[in-house]
Amino acid sequence: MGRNKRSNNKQNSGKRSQTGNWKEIEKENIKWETYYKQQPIFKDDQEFETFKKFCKEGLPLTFRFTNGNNITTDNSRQKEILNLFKKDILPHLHNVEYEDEVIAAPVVIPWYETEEIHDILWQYNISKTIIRKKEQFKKFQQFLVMENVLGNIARQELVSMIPPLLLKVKPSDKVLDMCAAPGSKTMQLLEFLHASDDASGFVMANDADFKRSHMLTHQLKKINSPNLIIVNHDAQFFPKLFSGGDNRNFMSFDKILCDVPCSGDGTMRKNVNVWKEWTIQGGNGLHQIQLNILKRGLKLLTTNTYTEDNQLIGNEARLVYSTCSLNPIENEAVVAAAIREFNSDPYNIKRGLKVRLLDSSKDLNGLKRVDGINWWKVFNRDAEEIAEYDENNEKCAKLSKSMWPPTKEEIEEFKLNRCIRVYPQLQNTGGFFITAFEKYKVGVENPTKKVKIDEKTEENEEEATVKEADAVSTAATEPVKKSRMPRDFNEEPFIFLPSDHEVTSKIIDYYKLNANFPQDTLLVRNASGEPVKSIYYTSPIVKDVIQTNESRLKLVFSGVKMFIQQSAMKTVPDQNVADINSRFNWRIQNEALPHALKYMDLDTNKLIFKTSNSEFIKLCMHHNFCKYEELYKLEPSFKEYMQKVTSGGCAFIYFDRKGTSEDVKENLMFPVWLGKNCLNFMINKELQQELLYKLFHLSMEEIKALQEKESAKAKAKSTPTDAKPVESTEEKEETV
Ligand SMILES: C[S@@+](CC[C@H](N)C(=O)[O-])C[C@H]1O[C@@H](n2cnc3c(N)ncnc32)[C@H](O)[C@@H]1O
Repeated sequence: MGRNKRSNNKQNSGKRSQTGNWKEIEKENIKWETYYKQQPIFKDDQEFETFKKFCKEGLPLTFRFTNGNNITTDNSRQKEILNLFKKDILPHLHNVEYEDEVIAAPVVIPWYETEEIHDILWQYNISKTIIRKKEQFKKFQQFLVMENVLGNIARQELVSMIPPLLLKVKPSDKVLDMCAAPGSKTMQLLEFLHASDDASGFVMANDADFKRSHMLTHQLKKINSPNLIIVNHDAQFFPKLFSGGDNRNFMSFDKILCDVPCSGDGTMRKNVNVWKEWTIQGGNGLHQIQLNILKRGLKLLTTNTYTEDNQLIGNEARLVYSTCSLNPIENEAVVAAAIREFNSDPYNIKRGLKVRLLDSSKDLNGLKRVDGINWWKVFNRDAEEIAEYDENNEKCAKLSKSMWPPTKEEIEEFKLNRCIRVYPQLQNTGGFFITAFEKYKVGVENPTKKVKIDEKTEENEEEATVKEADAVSTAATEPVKKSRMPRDFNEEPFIFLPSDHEVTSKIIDYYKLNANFPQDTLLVRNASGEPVKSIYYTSPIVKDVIQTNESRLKLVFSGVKMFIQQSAMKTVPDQNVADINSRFNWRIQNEALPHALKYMDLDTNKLIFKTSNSEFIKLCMHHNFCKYEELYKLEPSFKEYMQKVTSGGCAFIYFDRKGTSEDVKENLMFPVWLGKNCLNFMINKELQQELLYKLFHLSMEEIKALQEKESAKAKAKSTPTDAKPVESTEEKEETV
């Protein structure tokens, strides 16, 4: 792939000076240059110069079509949006001229695919600054933004997508993402978990920074996964968890991602401040915390058990360690130290436990990479090379022994060449370091009494570590700037409803949910434990983890909002408060509808109105409040339907769209609020925009004009009696 001449140095390239002008950041750093030239990474100065040249350029744009929002095996949405891109957008990106040069069209990255879709990931060799600024890319830009907001397209740096791929997550896995914010990799982990309809595992996404853990919530909410738990712990002391309620068992994780905090010198193409801020001490100062996080991850990882003749029993568990830095002190040195410490720990030796690096050379076919290195140089903050560690040498102050390369014997054992290094010049990306570990033992487990006693001891040791961690609070070397924790961390408790709760029974009865509906995994988030405004649902395993570890987990978020109590505060101009409140008023949230419909009989349920009449849908989509009289004219069967559902406040429209096998079309379902004279589709304005574009080919300008006109109309009609103020932005966004 050609380099990106146009993605010039201006991308994100500075800060406003005091005079208000943008100041260019100079893309030079002599300390960085000298340091990397001395490491055995590039074969000569010329190779370094090529590397540096790429580091100075802006990054190409990469985007992935996700099955993110669509948490079932049915990937029809993913396919439809991909087709839309190929038909509607891609032709306009062929032979685009910019500044007298022809820009090559976006290309597919071959090493990211699912069994069914081979063109999920695309790279376009032009910087996002230019895409944002230039008129010829406007439609493409609007498409990206629109689908990104809905979670259908992920815009993520190419190399940052590698670590989750190497984890090989399966739907039954218990996954821990130790340093997860802002959540782009967690999003991928969730996609893999939901690759089949029956995800029985879960993803626990953790970040030590309180604010960033909430940022994670914001990012991951759009995935609508009932198998997600977001927590806020220092990963160095991540608590030991249990499953099984009162009969609690230690719960290890099958897949762990340690995407640790790092100096970020692989991201210079995007984060230009790295040019200004990079120091030797930056990487050195992070080494210990990176090692601590990795060690904790290895401790929590499920052990792979092999027979004497080297056959793996059961599924393979693995841990991936990654950084967006190319510095060996943050990479190979951490990996080597973790193997060294784990394999020489008497506790592990006694139990026959070891760790080793996995061979990933056959994975990700087509990804250009370079092997990890076996030796490197260690420099102190004054850029002096220190040949070996000596605790009495003051030049070694702030350095630790674990930073030095392995011995000859260790090189044999550690196989650091199995680590993956990706450099910007290899395929026009950022830089990344990735490696996969397994923890293993040879010999079939024999759960004797003795082992049980050992486990008990281990449990006590763990309890002590966790308590210690709580007491230590923030370590001085901690790179995370911790925002103050609220006094009562779990401000809004997560309380599961008893399965025979009155409201749940009414909901089941009203919607005719079948006996398989998991009514015991519904929860509320308020101190009273009663359903007041919203009811969420989780998967059974998530409920078990939350309940069994209530006192150990600093829970930030879990559950998908499923039922919402519709109240008179909604702007329904033709009704009065008493009328709305006298009805059954628990409606199903749009995002949870596919899940709820699994428990409803689509053929016999009277609440579901099925149509393939696109004019009918068009009218509903075009207006916030659609008069029945108009709809009856378009679809007489709707009148019959309305006669059967007069008592209910909520119904569904099922839009049965016929697509061919090449032109897949997702069937769409919408929750609908039925007023006295008109109906209201309960979808947010972003989804409305996408549907108007996707189904009826309106331009973004037309859509925005339409939305403004409709909201002005609604405002003019609403009066204090029929429309109480909307309580929160979130609530406000639920309707169109
Ligand atoms: C490289 S970023 C992670 C990026 C993330 N995996 C993604 O793909 O979006 C590192 C994260 O680690 C968090 N962090 C720093 N120290 C931590 C610690 N001791 N425990 C857990 N998280 C930590 C930071 O707040 C930051 O969000």
